[in-house]
Order: sequence, then structure tokens, then C-alpha cells
Amino acid sequence: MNVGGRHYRTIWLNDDRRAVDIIDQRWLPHEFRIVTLRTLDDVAIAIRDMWVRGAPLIGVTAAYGMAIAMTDDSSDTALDAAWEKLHATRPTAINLRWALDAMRALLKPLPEGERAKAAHGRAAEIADEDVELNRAIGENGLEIIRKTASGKKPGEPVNILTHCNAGWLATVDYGTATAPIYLAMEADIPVHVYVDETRPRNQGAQLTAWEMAGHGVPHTLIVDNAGGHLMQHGDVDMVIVGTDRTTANGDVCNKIGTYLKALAAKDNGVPFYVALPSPTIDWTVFDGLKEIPIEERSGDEVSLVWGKTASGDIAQVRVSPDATPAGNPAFDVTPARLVTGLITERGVAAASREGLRALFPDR
Ligand SMILES: CSC[C@H]1O[C@H](OP(=O)(O)O)[C@H](O)[C@@H]1O
Repeated sequence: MNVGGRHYRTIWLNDDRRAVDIIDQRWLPHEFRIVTLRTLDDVAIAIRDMWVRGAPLIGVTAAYGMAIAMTDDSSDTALDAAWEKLHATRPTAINLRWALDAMRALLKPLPEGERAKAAHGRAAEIADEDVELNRAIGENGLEIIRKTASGKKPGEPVNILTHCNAGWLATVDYGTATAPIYLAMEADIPVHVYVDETRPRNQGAQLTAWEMAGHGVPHTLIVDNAGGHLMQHGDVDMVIVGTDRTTANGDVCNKIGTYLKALAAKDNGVPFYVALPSPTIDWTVFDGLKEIPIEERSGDEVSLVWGKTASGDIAQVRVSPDATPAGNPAFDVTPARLVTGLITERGVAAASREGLRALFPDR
């Protein structure tokens, strides 16, 4: 995506052809910081501490982590140790394990001397594939927006609510939930986006709002609890969110609060779509509520908030009493029955085993 007139992906190979550069998303929207990840530890920390985040981007970053590890030590021991270290960073997004398994399946049979080059090549392919998958998701989601627009008065925008950040900052480019929005802008279809702030890390307020502003998409930041009210008053035409892991029968695991949006959408007859590339589907899981591990992050993310002070400094402040403990489940599971459709690179599937099998008969 364009930042200040220059096109950026969220991750790219450093000039030394072995490290990777990333946008350190912790400082957005106030500072645009690029950092270089030179070691396996750098990559693990960047994923664990959410310098980079978003299921597809986590997977791509981990793939590059394996490549960097092989450049340092391409032994079987090092390969397995890198897989374990990276896999331990965050438990919920399936793209992480998908990418790590794809890398290890490629590298294990290779002679050690060939692994570093092959690993960087495959990591670059996974990054490029992500861009293409997201563009295709955008094309398929665009048709839904176009159909909705046809039912509106001329010039009246399609009002879309999104939760968290499933934008280009959550992927290599385009995003998943935002891809249809960006393509609608390119097609001159009027859209307006309600951006859930998305407590506690505020990915909506800090990242999605920054993306929307940078791309000229009309948008309104709202508190997480306003979505149901807006739907009750007919202010939302559809919801489009991303996902970190979707089961083989269409249950959707996504940022905490997604389930409540889906309940409100169901109660108000608002279509609830989930945009996802197929590496986000966990074909081995059929009951999301029982089987998907939900990451429990530090309560400090709830009690402490980052922002910019009046004097322009980036600072953290405490919003609760010092002694108050805070719980912080980072994701929840939306049952398939609440999902209108799954927007994939191959088309829009019903949120069911049959729906997904129709698009992915090979799975
Ligand atoms: C396109 S996946 C984006 C997905 O990832 C986010 O989680 P996090 O910011 O904690 O990595 C959120 O669930 C988004 O929907």
C-alpha cells in the first residue's frame, strides 16, 4: 500500500539479502518505523510482541524466520529448533503453523548446504502468494459490495463495519477484510467504513483508521460497543472481518469481540462476512469453540494504553487502579451459524463443510 506516495509491503528482504525489514506496527499511527530482523530471536520477538501481527503476516514473517535460521545453521537440529521457537510465539493464528510446516516440508529432504537459499526462495513465494490471494479475495468481496450498492440511492455509500485490523498491515499487502473495500474505492463505488477501535490493543483505532485515512476511504472510528446500536438503527449494510483460524465447517476464530458483532448482526439481519485466504483454514478442526487455542495475553495490555501526549511524545498510561487484575483473552470463536459467507480467493463459500468443500474439493 502507498505510504507518503511510496508503495510498501509490510515485510521485505533487507539489502543484505538475508535479514528482513518490517514496519514496526507498535508505533503506528503516530510514527512510521522500519526495523530490521537479523536473527531468529529477532523474528520470534517481533511476532510474540506484535511488532508484526495479523494471521497471514505472522505466517510470512515466520517463514522468513526459518530462512534466517537456516542461513546461520542449516542442521536438522537447528531446523527443528527454529520451528519450535517460532511456533511458540502465538498459538491461535493457524497461518503460523501452516507456514512453518510448509517450510520444514521443503527443507527437511534437502542437503544442508541447499537449505538457506531454498528457504529464502520459499519465504518469498509465500509472501507473493499472500498478495495474490488477498487480491482475489478483494475481487470476490467486491461483487458483494457492488450488489449492495445497487440497492442504495445514487451516491449513498455502502456502510461497512469492520473489527480489529484485517488490513494490509495484517498481511503482506491488500489485507483480507479491507481488500474488497480498497477495490470498491478503485471501482468508484461509494463506501464508508465503521472502524471498531478494538480494545485492548486498539488495532482498529491505531492501524485500520491509519490505513483508511492513508487510502482516502471515508471512515468513522467507533467504540467496540457501538456496533450493535448502529446495526439496530440501520446504519450498517454489512460486516466484513478477518480471521485467524477458520474450521473446516466454518467456525471463525478472530479478535475478541467479533462474536458479539456477529450476534448483533444476526439479530438485526445484517450480513456478516469473513474474508480469509485458504491458509487460514484449519482443515483438521471441526469445533472451533472446543478445539481452537485462545491466546491469553498480558493483562497489562488492558490496564495500560499507548498514545501520543499533548506535547507529541509517545507514552503509556494506566487506565485502571494499580492493583486491579485484568483478563485478556485475545480471540473468540464465532459459530458458523452466525456467518453469512466466507470470502475466499476461490469465491464466497457458505460457512459449512459443504460450502468450503465446494470451493476446495481437494481438502
Ligand atoms: C487477516 S488476519 C487479521 C486478524 O489478526 C488480528 O489479530 P492480531 O492483531 O492479534 O494478530 C485480528 O484477529 C484480525 O482479524
